Amino acid sequence: MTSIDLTALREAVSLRDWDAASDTRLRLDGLVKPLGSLGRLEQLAAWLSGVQGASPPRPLDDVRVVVFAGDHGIARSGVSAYPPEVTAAMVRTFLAGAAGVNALATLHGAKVRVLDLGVDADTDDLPAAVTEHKVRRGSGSIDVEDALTDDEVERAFVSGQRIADEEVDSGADLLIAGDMGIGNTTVAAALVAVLLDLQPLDVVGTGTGIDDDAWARKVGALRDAAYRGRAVREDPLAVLRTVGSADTAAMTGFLVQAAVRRTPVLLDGVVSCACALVGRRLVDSASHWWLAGHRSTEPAQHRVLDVLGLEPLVDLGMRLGEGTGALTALPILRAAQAMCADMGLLADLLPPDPMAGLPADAT
Ligand SMILES: O=C(O)c1ccc[n+]([C@@H]2O[C@H](COP(=O)([O-])O)[C@@H](O)[C@H]2O)c1
Ligand SMILES: Cc1cc2nc[nH]c2cc1C
Repeated sequence: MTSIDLTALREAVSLRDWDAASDTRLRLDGLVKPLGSLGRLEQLAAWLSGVQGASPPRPLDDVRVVVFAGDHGIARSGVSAYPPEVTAAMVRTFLAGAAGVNALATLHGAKVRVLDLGVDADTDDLPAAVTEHKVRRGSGSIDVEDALTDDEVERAFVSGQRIADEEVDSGADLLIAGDMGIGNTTVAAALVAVLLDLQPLDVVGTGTGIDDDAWARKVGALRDAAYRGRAVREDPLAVLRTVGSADTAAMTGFLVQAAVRRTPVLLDGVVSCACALVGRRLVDSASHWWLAGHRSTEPAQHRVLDVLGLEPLVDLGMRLGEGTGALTALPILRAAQAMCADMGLLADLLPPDPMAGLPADAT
């Protein structure tokens, strides 16, 4: 049982501003360029107008990456190429500004916020701003036990909502949900397998770069987790409890709340896409506010992109997580905005009848 009011949440998510999107499409046709010559950038500009309610779209000056960190009991079963201790070490690396996401965020002028939702290690020495949403130390091993209790699912989900509210209230104009957690590709694949009723082989990926033995263990873990999750597959919050984790429950709340707050999201790899799938099952129209940043190497992410009808902006074989795929795609979205907003109009360049000066046989 949950006290999350899903009916209220569904009513709170509105659709994009179709008028602004349609004004932007008209504007694009009038820019100093051949019709349609910006290709997909034209769709992106119209999408941005729709989510911003502004035509032309406004610049994305304040981009925020929130990294949701957590550990997963299943990682103790040898389903990753790296030990679970890396999760806590990476949290400290984010805080030191030395991770991949920090490099890209600095390059693109984005801010990074790191949150420990369920890191296994004692992180009491970290700033309270990092640990204040911690739900528990490590989530349950989803092949044999529930990841969370109902109460923990609710606390994590509500924390994610609160985090999105804080980012939007302090001026964010685009959100990215990054992830960090050894074993989290098993959890993400399990969420996708349960919700889409897929087999382990349809969703299993190589994560951090596992060998054949770890791959076999991961398939087995996914089979057991999916078996456990199947019984509750009609209830997305129960799916989070059974085969999710504190960080994925929080990320799901974050993505849904971004939609409530009419704030666009650039999705990242398999974890943010798995959470998007859970979020969409909770609140169908929330996905109007999400765009796919990149195509990761994880099959489970590909299944979600297909189901959500999302075409990623870049496909570079990236599998780092942290929000790095979305940040790599960000300049493309910014290019769409800048060209749409800053180009001149064809009407100002050419006489009213552009064919007027040409010889008759040229027409
Ligand atoms: O974003 C992705 O699609 C992605 C694909 C493979 C690995 N990762 C990252 O690698 C970690 C999980 O990999 P694994 O093998 O431990 O499940 C976690 O920290 C993720 O951020 C991320
Ligand atoms: C070093 C390292 C960095 C990561 N960042 C996201 N997942 C990761 C996994 C590892 C192992």
